[in-house]
Amino acid sequence: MPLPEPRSAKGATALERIVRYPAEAVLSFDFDGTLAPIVSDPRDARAYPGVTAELQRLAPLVGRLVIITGRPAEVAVEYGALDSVENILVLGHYGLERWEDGRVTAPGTPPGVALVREELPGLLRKAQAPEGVAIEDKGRSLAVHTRRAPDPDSALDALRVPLAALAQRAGLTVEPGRRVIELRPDGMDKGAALNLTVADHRGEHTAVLYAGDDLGDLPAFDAVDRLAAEGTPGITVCSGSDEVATLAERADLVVDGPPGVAGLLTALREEITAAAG
Ligand SMILES: O=P(O)(O)OC[C@H]1O[C@H](O[C@H]2O[C@H](CO)[C@@H](O)[C@H](O)[C@H]2O)[C@H](O)[C@@H](O)[C@@H]1O
Repeated sequence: MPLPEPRSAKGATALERIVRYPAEAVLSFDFDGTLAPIVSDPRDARAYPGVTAELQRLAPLVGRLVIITGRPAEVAVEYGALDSVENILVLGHYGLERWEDGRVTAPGTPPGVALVREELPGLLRKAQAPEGVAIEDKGRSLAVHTRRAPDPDSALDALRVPLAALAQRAGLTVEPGRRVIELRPDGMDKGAALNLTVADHRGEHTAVLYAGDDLGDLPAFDAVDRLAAEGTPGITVCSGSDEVATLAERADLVVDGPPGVAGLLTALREEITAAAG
């Protein structure tokens, strides 16, 4: 399978560097919408067929595999069977949680999360949220999903203002996503999480790849672009969908959703293996 061609020179430089010096490469991925297809019930999300096996094959070849997700780390590990992949780091809750070798570390949860847990059902009743609007309690944060409402986008729009007001009272930040608004602790995002990881693994020939599909991935795109401007080659990959245009406009490479990401993993592994000769 040929390696897809990035549309920027910056992306091409990074891909070349990854293929030439894989042992120093940091390959990082979002989970939902990137490694796992979007489904209507968040509990049904699973890695796209073949993705976990491809991560297993890539793991011994590259410097570090990293998953940076809005999910709790252990949920992503379970849904992606990621504990079967060696050398993988899973950063949950946008980088607040760190899962490595079966152990999770994380800071304490701010009291605002309990306040949101208590008030959210009443807020949805008062806002007359339609049938299908659902709360996902992620422990360290809560998300309101509208994908299963009759008109998901209108339902989401109607909730933006009251949810922002509740987040403000609770001292939390609002994280909008694909038919979801999440209220979560401040102080970390996928960009900061990626920077910390790259700092831990930076070598003379390091290059970084980050693939994502949603607005929460933009800070990671920013981080890759900043690293590239500072001399560490980086490529941003958009797992394309018809729900989010912003990422595709920004990315060095756009692939066709999780199947496209799976193809990219295969192509990358084949190129790395061929280059090693
Ligand atoms: O950072 P990610 O790994 O992309 O996680 C972001 C959110 O993903 C999940 O919601 C999204 O995927 C669901 C399953 O396909 C879908 O039903 C929903 O509409 C999407 O927004 C997850 O449920 C959230 O907790 C994550 O924050």
